[in-house]
Amino acid sequence: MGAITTPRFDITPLPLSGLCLVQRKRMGDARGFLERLFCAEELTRAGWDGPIAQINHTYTAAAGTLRGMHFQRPPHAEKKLVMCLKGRVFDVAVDTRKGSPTFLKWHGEILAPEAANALLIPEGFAHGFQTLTDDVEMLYCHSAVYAPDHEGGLHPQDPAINIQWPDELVTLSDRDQGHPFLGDSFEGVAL
Ligand SMILES: Cc1cn([C@H]2C[C@H](O)[C@@H](COP(=O)(O)OP(=O)(O)O[C@H]3O[C@@H](C)C(=O)[C@@H](O)[C@H]3O)O2)c(=O)[nH]c1=O
Repeated sequence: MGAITTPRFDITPLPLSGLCLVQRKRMGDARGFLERLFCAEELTRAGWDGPIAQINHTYTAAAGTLRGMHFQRPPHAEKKLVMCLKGRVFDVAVDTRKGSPTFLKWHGEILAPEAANALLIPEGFAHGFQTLTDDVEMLYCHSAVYAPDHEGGLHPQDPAINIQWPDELVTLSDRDQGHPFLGDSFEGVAL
């Protein structure tokens, strides 16, 4: 897939196939702006081909905090459209698709409201972010409902993935600290 321009978005494919940067085109006037956060019609061209099952909002208090790396296994594998509504984050997706040519490769982007951007993350990717400011708010559109019995996690400091986080990790939840390092037996997520 090459770069795509729609009326409300510029969609840029990233090096991991299926992963896209979605740039919103703001409609500005003297009062401020209007931007479309999600568009079922236009984002089909970026691979979002079904309904939104859930929209989640998170708040993270302190800079340096890390949330991740999370994914859901089939039959609850999900796409996510991830954006930052306040503050700034280093947002990372890891390809965990079994048999993918970019298996266990990661890609990071800075997301921020003033950048008007989002990551569209396909099924079979783990996702996480580190906050670069205090008071961060994130919004996620999910293609599948939350299925805790099908959650998977990768340790954000797994040397087999070697994500280059921009800052020292200040805070990590107990759950995220408990994600195991991948052993050779991890074959990936079969979709
Ligand atoms: C993700 C999720 C959590 N929860 C609950 C479980 C728990 O009690 C509380 C906080 O959950 P977590 O610690 O998993 O929240 P968090 O670490 O913010 O989880 C999120 O992390 C980022 C990186 C993602 O990619 C998201 O998809 C999601 O996994 O909210 C739901 O009720 N619904 C949901 O969809």
